Amino acid sequence: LFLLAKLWTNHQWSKKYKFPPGPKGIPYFGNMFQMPPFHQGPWAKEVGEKYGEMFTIKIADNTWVFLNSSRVVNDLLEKRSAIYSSRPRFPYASSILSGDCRMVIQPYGPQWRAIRKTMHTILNIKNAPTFAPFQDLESKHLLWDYLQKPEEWFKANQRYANSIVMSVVFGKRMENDDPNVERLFETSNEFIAALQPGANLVDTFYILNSLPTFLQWWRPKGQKGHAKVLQVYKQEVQDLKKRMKEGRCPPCFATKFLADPETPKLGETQTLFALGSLMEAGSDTSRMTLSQIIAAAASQPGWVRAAQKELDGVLGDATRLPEFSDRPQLPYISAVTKEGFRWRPFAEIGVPHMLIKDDEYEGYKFPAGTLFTWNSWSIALSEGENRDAEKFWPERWLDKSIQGFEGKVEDPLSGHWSFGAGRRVCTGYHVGDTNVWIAVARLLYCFQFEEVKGKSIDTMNMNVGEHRWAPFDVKIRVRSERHRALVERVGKEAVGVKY
Ligand code: HEM
Repeated sequence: LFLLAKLWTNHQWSKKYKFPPGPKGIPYFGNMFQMPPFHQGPWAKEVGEKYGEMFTIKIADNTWVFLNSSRVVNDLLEKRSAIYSSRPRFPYASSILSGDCRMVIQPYGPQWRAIRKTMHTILNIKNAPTFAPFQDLESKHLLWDYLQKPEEWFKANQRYANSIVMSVVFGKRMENDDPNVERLFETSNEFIAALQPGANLVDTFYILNSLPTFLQWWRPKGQKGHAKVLQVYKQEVQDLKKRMKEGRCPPCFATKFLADPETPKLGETQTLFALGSLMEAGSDTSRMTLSQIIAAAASQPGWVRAAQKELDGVLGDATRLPEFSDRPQLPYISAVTKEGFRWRPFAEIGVPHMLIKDDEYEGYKFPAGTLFTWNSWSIALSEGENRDAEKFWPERWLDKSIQGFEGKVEDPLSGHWSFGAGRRVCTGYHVGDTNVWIAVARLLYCFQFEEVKGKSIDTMNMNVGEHRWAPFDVKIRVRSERHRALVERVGKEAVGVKY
């Protein structure tokens, strides 16, 4: 009876709605076993090339429509953002693991809006002067780390990105190998793994969620993960309160946020997740982009010469470092930053946006609840969208004759989709852009990056999400003795700053 009822509903549903074509799946499981568990970009690109601007897949109870061109992403996720901006509520990843409080996967609604508003006040461009001194200090520390321990460059990137966000949010600098940061990266990796399509049966077959709680075998694992992540966030809040009591805490976002009379209304878990989401989203993203730019510098060094020529022209011979105030004179570095976001987007198949109202588009009819994602890897690496798409080519953002780019090179969002789209677009994109810009300007000014002989970097298969070891081998050396002296002078001072 159950099967018959299911077949009947499916029949009625397919009469009422019409989806773009896609690869054929198997009954009930759909395309679940076709999609690789990780690094899905190349697979989704190949499918996209076969089906055109959109294709549909089913992962058991979820229907996903992949948008494979900027045109359709713009039409749906941007222009119809009011109805294409929710997230699915996954029983495991959203509820058990995240207590329904992780902003990045919260459904479109009042709770998400309240947190997004709070995040915006701290991350928007008008607040750039709050971030700039920390970006300046931490990028000097970054140079010092590269000089002292070049083989641990990936750890230095990690500390750099994390310490900026921790300084702004918790008024505290971070050291390498801080056990709580290690745990933070572990919990974010667990969360990202849980989000992969098909990773958890209950997020794929919603009916399992109706099993009595004691039969839900995934629940203890999720509850353990939830307790672990809350502990990471709580530890930072406890440490903050201790430092406040001892008068050792400079003004920061968390002190204001916790003192705000509106905050207790959010409840303890949501309050912790609001602070934690900033730590989580702000730490991983910039470090991954930096790793990608380093891979591009070592594997395709042609553009590095142009970048260093521009830097040397403005700064002369290593008497000072590039500053944010030099940005108007360093358009090539802005183009490098932009290309770094486009080149190998780490959210390879985007992030799903859930439609909240039935909709029609170019002959198709979509029901509320359908998941739409921009096929990020596919669009970024499509020749139709980007000339010589696999090449790291900053000039594409400066020379209109290359691919007709008409936006401003300093605008982090235009010309690619790596920060997402519509009302769900990354709230931290200005911070991400400036984090990467200042670090890249200073690193390229002071260091050379080369491939290690016999270990060429496979830039289409780098696991930049890995935080325990280097995602690829690279040789790093200082550009000259004068650059060394400069890094020693500014870096030592930066490392010594304590608060
Ligand atoms: C450095 C490069 C970064 C990249 C490439 C990036 C990328 C993304 C992407 C793809 C999304 C999902 C967008 C969508 O669903 O349409 C997102 C969301 C988000 N990002 Fe970023 N991000 C970066 C940096 C940051 C930083 C530095 C912060 C904070 C300090 C941040 C905070 C957030 C938050 C809070 C969301 C959730 C927005 C929502 O669901 O409404 N991001 N980011």
